[in-house]
Amino acid sequence: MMSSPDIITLNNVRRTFRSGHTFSWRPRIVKAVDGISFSVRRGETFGIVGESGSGKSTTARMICGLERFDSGSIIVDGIDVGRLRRGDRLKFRKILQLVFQDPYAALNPHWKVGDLIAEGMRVHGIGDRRERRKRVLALLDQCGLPSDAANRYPFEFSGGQRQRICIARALAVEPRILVLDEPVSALDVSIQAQILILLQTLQRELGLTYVFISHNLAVVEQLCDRLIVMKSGRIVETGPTEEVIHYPSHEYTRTLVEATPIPEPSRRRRPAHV
Ligand SMILES: Nc1ncnc2c1ncn2[C@@H]1O[C@H](COP(=O)(O)OP(=O)(O)OP(=O)(O)O)[C@@H](O)[C@H]1O
Repeated sequence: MMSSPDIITLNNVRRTFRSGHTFSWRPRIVKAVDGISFSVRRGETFGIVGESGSGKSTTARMICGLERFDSGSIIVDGIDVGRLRRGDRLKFRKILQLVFQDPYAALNPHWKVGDLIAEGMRVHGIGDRRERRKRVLALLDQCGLPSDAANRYPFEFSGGQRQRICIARALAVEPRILVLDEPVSALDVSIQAQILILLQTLQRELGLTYVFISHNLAVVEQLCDRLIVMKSGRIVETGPTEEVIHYPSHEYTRTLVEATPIPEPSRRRRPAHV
C-alpha cells in the first residue's frame, strides 16, 4: 500500500476556553483555535507562526494529544488523535515527540542526563540496560554533546546544551515526528543558529517530520518548507515559506514580516526532501 504523502492532517479543528471568574455572570469565551485545517507532508518542516495568543501552542498541544479539541479531527500517521485511549498514548509517543521552549524547565534537575535520555527507551521497552547506555552515547554524539554528559546533571549545562539534551531525549524512542514549540526562543541568537543547524542535520539523517512553532519569522524562514500564519485562532495565510514571507497576501503577515529583520538575500539552505 502506498503511504500517504501527508503524515498529519487537521480538519476543521476548534478549541474554545472559558476564562474569567468562576462566579462572574458572563465567563469570557476564547476561541483559541477556530476551525483550522491543514496537512503536513512526510519529511518536511512545517511552520506555525503568529503573534502571541494567536493559537499556535494550543494547535501544537492538540496535535500531540495533550489538549482535547471541541470538534474536527486530527490524524497523525494514521492515528485518530481525538480517539486516543489511555493504552494508545504510549504508542503515540513513539511516533511523535515534543521539544518545548524552555530547556531549563523541561529537564528533571535530579536526574543524570544519561538517565533522562534513557528513560523513554526504558518505558517503551527498547533494548536492555547495556544497549540503552550505548544508544545514549550515540545520541549525545549525534546531538553534539560530550560523552561524559551522561554522568552529569542538567544544571551543569548551558541553555543551548540543555536544548540539545531535550532533542536527544526526544529522539531516543526513534519518533517520526518532532513538534518543536519555540525551541530556540529562550536562547541567544548565536546559539539559536547552532540548534537550527543541528535540527536540519538530524532531519536529513533521520528523515524526520518537524512541526515548528515560532513567532520569529527569521527563524521560520531558515527552517520551514511551508507554513501557516495564525491570527485569533484562524489561518490567515498558508503556502511555501519563501512565497509567504516575501510575497505576503494578508495584511497581518505583512505586519509580522515588517516586524522581523530577515537577512537578504534569502539564505535558505537545502532542498526539501520527502
Ligand atoms: N488553558 C487555557 N485556559 C484559558 N485560555 C487559554 C488556555 N490556553 C490558551 N488560552 C487562550 O487561548 C488563546 C491562544 O493561546 P495560545 O497559547 O495557543 O497562543 P500562542 O499563539 O501559542 O501564544 P504564545 O506564543 O503566547 O504561547 C489565548 O487567548 C490564550 O489566552
